[in-house]
Amino acid sequence: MGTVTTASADGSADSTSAAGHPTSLAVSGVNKSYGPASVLRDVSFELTRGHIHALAGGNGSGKSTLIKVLAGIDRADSGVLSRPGHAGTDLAGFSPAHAREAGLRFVHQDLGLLPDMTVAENFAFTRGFPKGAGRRIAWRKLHETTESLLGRFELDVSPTTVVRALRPADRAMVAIARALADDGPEQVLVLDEPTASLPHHEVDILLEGLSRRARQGQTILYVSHRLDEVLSLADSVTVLRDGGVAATRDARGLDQLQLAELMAGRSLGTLYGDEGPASSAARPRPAGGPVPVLEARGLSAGGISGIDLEIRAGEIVGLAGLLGSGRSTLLRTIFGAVRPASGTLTFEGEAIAAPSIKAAMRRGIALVPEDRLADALFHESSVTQNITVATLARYVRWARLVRSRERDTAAGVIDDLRIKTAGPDQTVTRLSGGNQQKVVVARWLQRAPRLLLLDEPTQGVDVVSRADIYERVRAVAAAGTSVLVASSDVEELVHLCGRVVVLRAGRVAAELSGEAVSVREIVRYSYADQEES
Ligand SMILES: Nc1ncnc2c1ncn2[C@@H]1O[C@H](COP(=O)(O)OP(=O)(O)OP(=O)(O)O)[C@@H](O)[C@H]1O
Repeated sequence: MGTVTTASADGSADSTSAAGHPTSLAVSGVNKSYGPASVLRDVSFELTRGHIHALAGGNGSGKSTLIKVLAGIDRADSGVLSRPGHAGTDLAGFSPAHAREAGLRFVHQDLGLLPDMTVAENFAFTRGFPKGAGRRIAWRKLHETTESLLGRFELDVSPTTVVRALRPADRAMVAIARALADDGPEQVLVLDEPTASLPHHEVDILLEGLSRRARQGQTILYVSHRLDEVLSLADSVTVLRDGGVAATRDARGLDQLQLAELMAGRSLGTLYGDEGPASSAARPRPAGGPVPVLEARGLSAGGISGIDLEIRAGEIVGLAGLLGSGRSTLLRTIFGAVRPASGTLTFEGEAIAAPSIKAAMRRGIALVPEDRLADALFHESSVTQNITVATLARYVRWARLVRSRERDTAAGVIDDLRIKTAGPDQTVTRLSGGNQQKVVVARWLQRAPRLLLLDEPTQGVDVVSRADIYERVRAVAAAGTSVLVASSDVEELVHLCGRVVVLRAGRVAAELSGEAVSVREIVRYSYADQEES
């Protein structure tokens, strides 16, 4: 990055970097351990005023822990936060109040908005409701101040609109505007995976909004797994690896492969572990066996209607579409978790008369749900138990569970998928988000079901581990498992699937195969306003 932080005698950061830019905030020597596990090791970086600095790193590298330390939620063992003109603050005693006082403003992936409240009410919940005569809420005043705040952020949104009705990028910008609403000291906006649940073209809208804020002088710390975003948005990037700073670089001049290699700490050859998404359309893909494993005809349920779908043995079929297009409902209907209103489902030539989860599992259908924390993890159990729970019968001898065999399997999976854990006996909730996701996916890859339904299988998974997961999915498909994978990551679908079904407003908008499986075509059919194109 060409900047050097030198703490002065009082611990405050020098007010300019070596490149001559004003420093906004510097963090130095952060250490943090959980018992014997060292999670952050001597982490230092600095933020330049009006610049976007990205924090990148593989799963379990320490990004979330560092953000929690900066937010005052987790205590560091040591470390100093410095701002120009202020004495350094000891991060070992840092609290949320200190973070606020230091001008740090956080927007997390879930945005923290109340979706059924209006924009103005959402602002008032953090800033307070203005009161009028008789201590009644002064609604007009609230709407006026909210309107002027939205104007300051160039947001074309009405204060009286219910948040749920906003498009996703506007929702994110409202959360950002709310975080920065009060004119505190020099503020630093910390964004933790803000685009993780945004559809493709909304990401561009948000990134453009952030660039504009930075040009107006806003300092931003940006945490993301998306290497393309990091490189297009950030001025500089700090890469964490195993809790330490692997590199701090100017983002210009870095490409995705170089960034991934800095994260991995080794040469990768290519980003996707093979020829990459651009040429993947040319790769031969299994066409599947002659009889469909699953056949849906005119299937309607919840938000889906009239779905026709066929999946053959060993095929990997993608389900694309915007948020709310019905992807998850379709998977859950096939899994028996949602009752169909009409239409038929046939599995291996046999009509499914009374769909239920139990019946689906008996047939060999497995679902890796989108919300792993709520629906898939056994929180109090170990990594081993979470990996083997779907295949327990394999470890039973003379009516007893052979724990050593179970643990050996888990150790192999941990190794294969590079799951970062203290060991197979570690409680699964102690793992980082991306590593928990790998555990859930691994559970069902172990089982190699007849039909594997994957809902956002690589959400929160770093780029290197994604390649590992793709390889495993291809391997189970090659061995005969049919895979239906729903993903909002369009490149992932292009990379992995021989055929992609695009849903729009609960209906099949297109079925793409061969050369037509491309980012351009998937995006084109996902959006209603381009129906005629
Ligand atoms: N309460 C805890 N006890 C023990 N270890 C923990 C605890 N919380 C986190 N860790 C460990 O700290 C390391 C860093 O985790 P962290 O969540 O910061 O990673 P991350 O970079 O945010 O990963 P991801 O990209 O998967 O979200 C991981 O190895 C994790 O297992």
